[in-house]
Amino acid sequence: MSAFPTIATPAGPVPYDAPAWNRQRHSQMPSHRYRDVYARVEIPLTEREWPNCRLTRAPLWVPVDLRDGNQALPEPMDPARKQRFFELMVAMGYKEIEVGYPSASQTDFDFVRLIAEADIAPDDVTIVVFTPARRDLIERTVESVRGIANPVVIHMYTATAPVWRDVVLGHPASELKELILAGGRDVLKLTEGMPNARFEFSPEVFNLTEPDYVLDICDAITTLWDAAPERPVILNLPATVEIATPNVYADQIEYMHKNLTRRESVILSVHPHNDRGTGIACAELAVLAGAQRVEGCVFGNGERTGNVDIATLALNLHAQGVDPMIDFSDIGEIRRTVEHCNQLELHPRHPYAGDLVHTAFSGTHQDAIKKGFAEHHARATVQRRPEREIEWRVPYLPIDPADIGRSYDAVIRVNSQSGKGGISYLLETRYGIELPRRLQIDLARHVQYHTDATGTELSAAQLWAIFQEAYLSDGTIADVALMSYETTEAGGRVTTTVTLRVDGEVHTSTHSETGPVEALTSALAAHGRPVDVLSLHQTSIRAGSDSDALTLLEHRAPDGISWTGGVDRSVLTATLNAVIRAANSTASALAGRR
Ligand SMILES: CC(=O)SCCNC(=O)CCNC(=O)[C@H](O)C(C)(C)COP(=O)(O)OP(=O)(O)OC[C@H]1O[C@@H](n2cnc3c(N)ncnc32)[C@H](O)[C@@H]1OP(=O)(O)O
Ligand SMILES: CC(C)C(=O)C(=O)O
Ligand SMILES: [Mg+2]
Repeated sequence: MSAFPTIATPAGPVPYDAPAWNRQRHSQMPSHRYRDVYARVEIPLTEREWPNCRLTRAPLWVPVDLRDGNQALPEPMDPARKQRFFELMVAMGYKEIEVGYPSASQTDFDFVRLIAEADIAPDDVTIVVFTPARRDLIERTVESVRGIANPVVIHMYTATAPVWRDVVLGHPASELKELILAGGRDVLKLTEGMPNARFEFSPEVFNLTEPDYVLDICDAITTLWDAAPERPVILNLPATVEIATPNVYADQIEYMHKNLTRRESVILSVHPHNDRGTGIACAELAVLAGAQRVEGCVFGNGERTGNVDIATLALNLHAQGVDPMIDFSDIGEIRRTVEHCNQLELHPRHPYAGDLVHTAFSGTHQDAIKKGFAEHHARATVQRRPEREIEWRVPYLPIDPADIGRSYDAVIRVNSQSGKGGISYLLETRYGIELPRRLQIDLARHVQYHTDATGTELSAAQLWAIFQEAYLSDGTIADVALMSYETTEAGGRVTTTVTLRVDGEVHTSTHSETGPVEALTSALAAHGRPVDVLSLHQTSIRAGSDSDALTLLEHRAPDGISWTGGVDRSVLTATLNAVIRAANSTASALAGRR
């Protein structure tokens, strides 16, 4: 039986991909060209364990922004930008930093010398320098780190994949292995007398290299460098050009993890790029498959579509309850510094750090977020614990924006896709006004009218202006005014005297045994201007340290249920104002009808 669904049609069920149903046609795209060229490798792994694993701790992080990121910039970083980036990474808590390709340029060389000579690298930070397997370049690289007291990693690389062997390097597999080992011997020789030096090897384009060939090279290099548990060698296995689905990379890493001869003396590292847009997935699955160390760039700068983004990786861990071991509590400052150093802007949808990633425009999301915030606040109150410490359960916000130093200001923004939840959230957070549900629905109609007409976003101030126009302004007819009212009590009897001006004439009436609102509605009714009050809500408007009372009144109007409001320092006056406004708006509605 087919695992795929059938679609019920008048002629009976048809397979979902039958031509009658699926109208997709072959495109003219020459996709066949890619079937074999970058020959995907067969991985001799029959049992895989990574799908059953979970991420439970942070890997060792190694930012390579100053080398791999830098080599991809239209304008590589000048010394000042390099230093600023380096200091940022130190402040964030990175303990191993690839600082450059010292044989590539004087700027890179000089930056490593700056680390050697100035006090910018704390003692516990390991300095990584990158070199091809070529003696003259290794010499220059080792020269650059002389005198550095910190732990130093000499990171040597050579591409190993067939296309690179044939097209770029011009060495068959066996010759290339010899070239790599020669480079490895040079590294050993040139670092003699440097007890702080450790070694890293990257078979560039590991992901397109035959597994057993690359395994053999890696074993040969760990033997040559005498990898030992107390002096492990870093084997960094890059997806230099991402070409397959992340599960394939995970299989490749698990294969190496299970078959390296000196596994306990190796720090298994990965270095995904993002050509398919799945660099993050590759890194996460690779860690499940046995990788212990991840190289990448903060926010994912790097060749072509970038290196894997180690900020997103770290915050993904945070979002799963795992300490990322790196401080992202001020992501705005990190982002500004990275943008300045790279001279590249982050996309507004960039995970965690983009301008729009903690913002909801759409109505149902806003409604859910608003309810989530209210529930969060209530739970903190019940538990008597700070809101920042209790479990996060706000829908549509995978992490509390406050964790990374972002405010709630921009969480909800209003446009034509928004609904009552978002509108009332903005008025509540900006002005402290708590709106009753039925008024929220009514106000949303006014706002929708505006956003449909303009197509633009509305700020809280603009929403407040719409609110005032709808509920606090006088209609076309405003011929009823409250001149005065006075409540007296004598012998336990309450009497209210109301003076109204109606149609230019002043009327005073006295009402016993009623409060001021009932007295006013009776007086209005007596003068032909009845107000049928359905409900009254009190709230307040925050303006700096002051606040005004706001009464919202629901009443029966000629054209249905309607709302008016009144504002004053005194709650009572605010309420009476709302009643008078209801009388006038009823008259305006009746006039509009005629
Ligand atoms: C995947 C990666 O990120 S790898 C890092 C890439 N980064 C960079 O290239 C940035 C810095 N690079 C440079 O400044 C220069 O390329 C240098 C200084 C390293 C070398 O410059 P040049 O000597 O002018 O060589 P050029 O860059 O034109 O070509 C590279 C040469 O090195 C060889 N080569 C490439 N990789 C390696 C390697 N890992 N080990 C040994 N030789 C290598 C190539 O086959 C080529 O040799 P050929 O000239 O005999 O054909
Ligand atoms: C680690 C090196 C060789 C690299 O940047 C890559 O392969 O992408
Ligand atoms: Mg790279």
